[in-house]
Amino acid sequence: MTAIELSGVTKRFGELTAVNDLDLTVEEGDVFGFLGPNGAGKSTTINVLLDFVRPTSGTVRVLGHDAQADSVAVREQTGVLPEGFDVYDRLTGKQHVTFAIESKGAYEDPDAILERVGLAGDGDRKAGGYSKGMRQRLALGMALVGDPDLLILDEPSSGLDPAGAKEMREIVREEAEDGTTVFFSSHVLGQVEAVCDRVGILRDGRLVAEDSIDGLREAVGSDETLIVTVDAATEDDLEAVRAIDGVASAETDGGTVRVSCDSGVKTDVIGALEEAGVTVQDFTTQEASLEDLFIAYTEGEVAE
Ligand SMILES: Nc1ncnc2c1ncn2[C@@H]1O[C@H](COP(=O)(O)OP(=O)(O)OP(=O)(O)O)[C@@H](O)[C@H]1O
Repeated sequence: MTAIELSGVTKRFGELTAVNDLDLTVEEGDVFGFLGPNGAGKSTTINVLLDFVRPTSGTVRVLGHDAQADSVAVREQTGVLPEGFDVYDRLTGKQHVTFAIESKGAYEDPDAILERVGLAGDGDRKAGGYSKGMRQRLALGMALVGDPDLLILDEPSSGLDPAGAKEMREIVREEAEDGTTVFFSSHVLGQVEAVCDRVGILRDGRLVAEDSIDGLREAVGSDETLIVTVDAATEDDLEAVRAIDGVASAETDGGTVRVSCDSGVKTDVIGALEEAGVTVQDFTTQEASLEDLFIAYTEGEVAE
């Protein structure tokens, strides 16, 4: 089954078009990373899925339901970690989870949920005294209540330390293995890369890319960065490198040359540098990170 299906969704706020003719499909059980620069329309899209915002036009289906006509059914089956979640200072962590359990009409042990998100020893403390990361863990725990079929996580790793971020990724993976679809919006690209099966990149309300991370790498064409340590190199020395088919870009700071290229042309790059009189001391390769791809899609040539 398709978990999320947006067809031709547009949302205007007065003159401003926040989401522009968006088509997006997320299959059941997928972990989908939803990326985009500030103001791209990510939160608006999430709000449309949950019927907190009505689209100007287009249709939205979530877990087989019409997101507007059957919004109650959608919310019953969905766990949400909203961006900028605020705790009730005077309630304990356990009271928060108990509240979520009661609101969902679920039968769950709040302590088991607290344990899952690493708050086992802190359930009886007032949430007002929690650190930012602990608040985020609590929010994740509340989203997990009721064994949702869809988890919507808006910036879930915000405030988490590396150990917390890792635990969060593990929980996401466990949920996905259990058949839960995860819709994961984030600016922390490393998180998305580590956990998502597919990603969609939104820019100015439009989807500019939707693929697996490997698929995006292939589409960008420059799947690796070659880092060459040299004795000295100038802009002129790079001309021949840039002329090689399969080289997307080449830059130098004098002592290092960074070349973004297809993996098949690395030896040609080294050869061209040596032919230009540059002494190559060493070289390493780096796979294009999601960050490079994100920039390519939102600012660079691919975006055009
Ligand atoms: N209720 C609203 N009224 C008017 N404009 C809005 C409203 N909600 C969002 N917008 C505008 O719509 C555009 C998209 O905003 P949105 O919050 O969806 O982006 P985002 O991708 O989630 O950004 P961020 O990463 O900064 O959270 C922005 O220009 C924003 O100012």
